[in-house]
Amino acid sequence: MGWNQHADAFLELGFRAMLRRLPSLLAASFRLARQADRRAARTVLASEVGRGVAQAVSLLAVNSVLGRLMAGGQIEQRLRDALPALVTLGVLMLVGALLRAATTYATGRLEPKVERVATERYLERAAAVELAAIEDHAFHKLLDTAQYGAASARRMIMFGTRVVNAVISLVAAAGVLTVLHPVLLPLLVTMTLPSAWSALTLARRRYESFHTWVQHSRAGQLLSRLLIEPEAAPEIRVHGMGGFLLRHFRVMSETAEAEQARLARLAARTGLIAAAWTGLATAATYATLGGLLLGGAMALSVAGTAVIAVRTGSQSLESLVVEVNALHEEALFVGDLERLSAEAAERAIPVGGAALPEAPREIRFENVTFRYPGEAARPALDDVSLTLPLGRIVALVGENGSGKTTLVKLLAGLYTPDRGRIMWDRVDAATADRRALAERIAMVAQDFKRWPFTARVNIAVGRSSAPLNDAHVADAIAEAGAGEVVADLPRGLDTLLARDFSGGHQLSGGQWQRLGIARAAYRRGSILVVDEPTAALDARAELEIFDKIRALASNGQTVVLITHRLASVRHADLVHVLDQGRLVESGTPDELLASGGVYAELYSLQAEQFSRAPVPAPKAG
Ligand SMILES: Nc1ncnc2c1ncn2[C@@H]1O[C@H](COP(=O)(O)OP(=O)(O)OP(=O)(O)O)[C@@H](O)[C@H]1O
Repeated sequence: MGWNQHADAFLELGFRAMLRRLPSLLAASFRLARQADRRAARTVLASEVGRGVAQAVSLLAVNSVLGRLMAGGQIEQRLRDALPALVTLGVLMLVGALLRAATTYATGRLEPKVERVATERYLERAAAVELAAIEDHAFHKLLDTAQYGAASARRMIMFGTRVVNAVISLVAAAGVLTVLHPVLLPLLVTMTLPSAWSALTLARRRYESFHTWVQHSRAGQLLSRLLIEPEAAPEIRVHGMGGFLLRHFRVMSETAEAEQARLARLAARTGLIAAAWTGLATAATYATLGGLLLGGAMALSVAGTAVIAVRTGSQSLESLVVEVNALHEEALFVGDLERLSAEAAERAIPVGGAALPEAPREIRFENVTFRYPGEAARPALDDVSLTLPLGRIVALVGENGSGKTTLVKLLAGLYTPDRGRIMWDRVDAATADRRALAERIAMVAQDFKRWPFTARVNIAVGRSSAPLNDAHVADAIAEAGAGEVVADLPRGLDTLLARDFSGGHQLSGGQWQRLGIARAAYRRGSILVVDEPTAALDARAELEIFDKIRALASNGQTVVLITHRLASVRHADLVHVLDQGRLVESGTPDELLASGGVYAELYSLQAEQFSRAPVPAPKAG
């Protein structure tokens, strides 16, 4: 939208600039409303315009009533003369009340819809961006601030409606005042300027403070959540971390409180200055009216109407200022949402692209370099060239932090290389259709998500785009050897795997790992990436899982296996050894053992642990 503005721009905005932006703000509110519910939006607009017109006509009717009542002649005659205008006033009040009811109903319907539309847009955009964007601090800050945009969009409708109402009644009052005496109009404006200044100043400070403190308050919330989180609960108790976390929470809260106190102090001071200014201006207005009366420049009935018009006008102007300001403030938050949308669109996972070969023979990393954003001393992958022959088991081996997980994330298209290419036969993955690429991959990541859903859904989310298929779920469970895990669940596949919900059940790490593997099996990607699949499994389960993985590969599925258990790597067709982001060795396990390099060294280190602790022979008898 056109009113999309950088946050800092607000800090230079003055009152005039804000008024200049008023039409576009109103248009933006109306557009939002129309997107959510066209009919309700039209009803609100029509009712508010109607109410404004009714107010203007009411003022004229009041003038007519006063004029008739203060004219010469019998009081009965004067009352009779004033009667039509009085009836008009009554009808106008009724119309006003009906229109207000229509607005109340329509905005009540409209506001939640606007919030939902805006929230959906926020979530949709956030879900569609590259992983790198989600991990980028600046983008995350934008996500943080923009989340308030949806509620602001809802409030924009409310304030927008009030602004329309205030503008129309102000125009009505100003029109009547100008007709009564031209000097009254500038006086009306002078009376209202102080509250305009004060409201604007306060809003500016609030917004500035919000942007400075948003990360701080997120950190505070994080700390308070950690204190009640079930995952953190054991460590908090065993390591006695409660006091430590609470202390930090208090320090953070106190800092935030100090900021609130600062804002309150400034608000009180600004309010006081504004009130003094308004008092002086009001006194000047009534003194002028008195002067006009005394000098005979104005009739008493006209002065009466003027007093009413000045009061309605100043109320409208004051509410206009306050509401425009509120509208503007909300628009800034919606502006954050707009900025997020724009940035998210730029950082979105591209749609479409070259088709991947139906049955590629190999995937080649050609001089791939990748560095995570931030201040990492070295790239996570540095000039890596290697081949992943499809339909085989390829193992990635290396010490912690050597780049194995990063490599498979690049393979899955989660990141794109800074330099070099990843070729699927002759197609560069950077130009390929990313969705189609992801379709081919099934991944059991090291930190795979333990969804707070039922066991069935936890497996079937492996392919959530297709309708849930119970037969496939059963196959996947069998392939992953997760039958026993499911059989032990109190309600089988329908058991909720979220301990913090009633009826929820907690699985052990190894049990979860089997479900994770079942999820990947359910996905049926042609390339199965398993990152430390047996880290939480016991020795028997580990052997079993590797057997299953071997069976998958013998069915033609490619398996990319990351593991530190080098004994399990023996069955791989090809092993790539990484060290500090560089490829240092490649070959079959036997070749690598024979060459006496890094792999052989790591292998013998692990083998030594067993040879040093021989299995005691069972005692005879
Ligand atoms: N999301 C990330 N943001 C920034 N740096 C990261 C991120 N993930 C990994 N790194 C860094 O990249 C390097 C390689 O990490 P990677 O996870 O690929 O290693 P790994 O070989 O899989 O290690 P491990 O055996 O411990 O799982 C490390 O130095 C790590 O700190």
